[in-house]
Amino acid sequence: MSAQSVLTEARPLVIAVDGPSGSGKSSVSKEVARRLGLEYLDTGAMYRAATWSVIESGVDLEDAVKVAEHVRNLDLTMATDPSAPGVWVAGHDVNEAIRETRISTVVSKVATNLDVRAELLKRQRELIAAGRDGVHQGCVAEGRDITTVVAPDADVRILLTASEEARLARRSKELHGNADAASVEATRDQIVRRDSDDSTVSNFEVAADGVLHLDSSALDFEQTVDAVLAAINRIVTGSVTDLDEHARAGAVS
Ligand SMILES: Nc1ncnc2c1ncn2[C@@H]1O[C@H](COP(=O)(O)OP(=O)(O)O)[C@@H](O)[C@H]1O
Ligand SMILES: Nc1ccn([C@H]2C[C@H](O)[C@@H](COP(=O)(O)OP(=O)(O)O)O2)c(=O)n1
Repeated sequence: MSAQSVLTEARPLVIAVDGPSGSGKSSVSKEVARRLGLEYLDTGAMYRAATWSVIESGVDLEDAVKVAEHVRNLDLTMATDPSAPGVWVAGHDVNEAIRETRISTVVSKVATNLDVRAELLKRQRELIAAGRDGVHQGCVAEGRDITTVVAPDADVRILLTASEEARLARRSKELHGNADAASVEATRDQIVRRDSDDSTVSNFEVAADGVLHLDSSALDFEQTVDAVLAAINRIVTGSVTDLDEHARAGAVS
């Protein structure tokens, strides 16, 4: 049975993926959406874009009321094509700027502002429901609170985790080109401290009731994509596929 066969539902399919930093949720969700012909929503990019805009406009990051007011008025555009995802603030392409370390270091200040979360929650639900160009097969949305808050009634809900060691090594390779001791140390703030701050407002460490837990520590990227596709197939169609072998290898619980 092909991955495409899950698209037999009359209504759009919603896949929710949460996980800590470096677990692979962005890259894996994007590839899963691409293979299934679904939209892809990177909700972390929305918090990053909000942070970029707050800084750019000179609003004090410590002033929670002003930050929330700024975000309520934010002119934010998200492109949800998984082959060409993008983020714009007031027409300005911020896709690269929002990944800079200066944003990663402070994004949790904005993401832990509950009024900001209420505003972005509303926009995320609208984006998940919107489709693209009048066509809507469904959406893979990923972040920290998609399975629990944004889309608790999604067709498939997955918590994608990996050991701290694996996540540090992955992010270190991505940012510094290798995972030697110095590079891993330089990455620690972006993984460990940020997850600790973010976990004060979202639960992305333990799978909530009905959420499938997939540990990718021992899987490479392709195996993780296959395990997610297998889980989607199994849950949506109730069928067993070849891809389930990866899940049976011990990654899924
Ligand atoms: N299963 C995996 N094995 C090895 N590397 C992976 C795996 N999944 C993702 N990666 C890589 O790890 C890095 C972090 O992945 P990313 O998708 O950005 O994580 P997250 O969105 O959870 O922070 C990226 O360079 C990605 O290509
Ligand atoms: N649904 C979400 C998505 C992201 N966030 C927060 C948590 C993170 O610190 C920032 C950026 O998220 P992003 O997924 O880009 O972070 P990674 O660097 O991929 O781990 O936003 C959130 O609080 N809720």
